[in-house]
Amino acid sequence: MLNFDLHFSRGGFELTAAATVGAGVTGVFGPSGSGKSTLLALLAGLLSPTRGTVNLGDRILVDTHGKRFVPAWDRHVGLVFQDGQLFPHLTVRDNLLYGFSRIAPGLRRFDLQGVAQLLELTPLLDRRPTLLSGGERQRVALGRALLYSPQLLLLDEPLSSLDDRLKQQILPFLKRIRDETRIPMLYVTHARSELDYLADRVLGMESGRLQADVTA
Ligand SMILES: Nc1ncnc2c1ncn2[C@@H]1O[C@H](COP(=O)(O)OP(=O)(O)OP(=O)(O)O)[C@@H](O)[C@H]1O
Repeated sequence: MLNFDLHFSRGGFELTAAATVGAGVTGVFGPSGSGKSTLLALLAGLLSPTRGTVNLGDRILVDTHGKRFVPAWDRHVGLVFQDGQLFPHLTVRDNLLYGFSRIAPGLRRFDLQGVAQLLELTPLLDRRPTLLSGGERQRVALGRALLYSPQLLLLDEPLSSLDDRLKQQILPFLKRIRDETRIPMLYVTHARSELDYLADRVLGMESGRLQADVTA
């Protein structure tokens, strides 16, 4: 369970966002420049709020009043961007194992074999990312995020660089991750159809303000 109450200012831009996010996919939908990526950066620990709190499970990640700020690398939060940003010099297997090898064995929730099966990556494990299709690359990025054993998955327009055919191929994998891992997922997209397919609820972002449940 993720819980946050955040305030952030940068230049003339102000963000105010509070919500509780449980298992399943919570969509974040709103116009360009409304603050969706900024919200994810605050939750991932890539930005520090002006004031506020972030709690994930039983951990306090941010409490500006108590001067607590857990750095990004210690948050157990997985991030997937529009372009999967794989390491080009590593095979699919080594890309997948990148975060896994940095997690203490006792905290690992998934293994390589299970994730490769879930995302149908087993035949691709020895390939380099340059020899993958865009959809395959995004599946590796999702797998890498899962093998990091995140307690929260932040997805920032993960399908927007793909054509419609590849989007349709990957959406069922995202649904599988949602249903088989029960990790809370925040999913930023401009595509209403992706949210209709995946999201349990949708939060609206409008001029830096997060609004609860714009649709069910
Ligand atoms: N690195 C930055 N430095 C200064 N201002 C920034 C920076 N990144 C974003 N902004 C500004 O912060 C505001 C929110 O941007 P953000 O990227 O969070 O919006 P968004 O809803 O994710 O937009 P999009 O849908 O286009 O990705 C915008 O006014 C943007 O211009």
